[in-house]
Order: sequence, then C-alpha cells, then structure tokens
Amino acid sequence: MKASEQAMTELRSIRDTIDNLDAVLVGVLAERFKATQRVGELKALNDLPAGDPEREKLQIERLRRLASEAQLDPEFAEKILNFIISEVIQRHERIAEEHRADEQRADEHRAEADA
Ligand SMILES: C=C(O[C@@H]1C=C(C(=O)O)C=C[C@H]1O)C(=O)O
Repeated sequence: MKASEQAMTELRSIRDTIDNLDAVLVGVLAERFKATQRVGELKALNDLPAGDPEREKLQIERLRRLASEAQLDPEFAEKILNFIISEVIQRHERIAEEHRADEQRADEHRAEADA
C-alpha cells in the first residue's frame, strides 16, 4: 500500500471513531438535559432559585480534577461546563416563568368562578 493510501485508511478509521464519540456526546448531553429539566421543574414547584453557585463551584473543581487526570485541558473543561450550565440556568428561568404564568391563570380562573 502507498504511504498516502495508508494515511487515508487511518484517517477514515479515526474519523469513524470521532463519529462514534460525537454520537456518545450527543446521547450523554441529551441525558444530562433530561435530568436538569426535572431539576428545573422541582425548583419551579418549590420556589427555588434557577442557579446554585455553590454547587457549580464544586462541580467545576471536580471537573477540572477529572480533566487533568484524563490529560484534558482543565480550562477547556471548565469553559464547556460553564457553557452548559448557563444554558441550563436559562432553561430553569423559563420553566419558572411558565410555572408562574400557569399559577396566575389558575388564580384568575378561581377569582372568576368566585365572582
Ligand atoms: C441542575 C442544577 O441547576 C443549575 C445547573 C447546574 C448544572 O447544569 O449542573 C448546576 C447548578 C445550578 O446552577 C442544580 O441545581 O443541580
């Protein structure tokens, strides 16, 4: 096999691995967002704040440690986690707003029924 053919074979094989890993990433992210969706509902139902900076601090410390152990740049790992968490917090704020709007509609209904 020519050197370039060998390189192309290896390139295709590595790209297959990358495609499989991307599929795993999407699956893991989807599971994570399902879990955080439920957290958002629990927070909305119990009037808890969308964000929890204390918890985030511990998560970032832990993720940076895990990243270092896995030879992944901890700065990069922190950036990714912060990006995901800020999306989660926005979603929690939206869930809380929707919950408040539902409550308000229910109050208005009750007031109309009592009138
Ligand atoms: C999911 C939560 O809500 C927010 C999002 C977090 C996350 O995506 O990991 C962590 C803390 C909170 O700011 C939580 O409080 O556990």
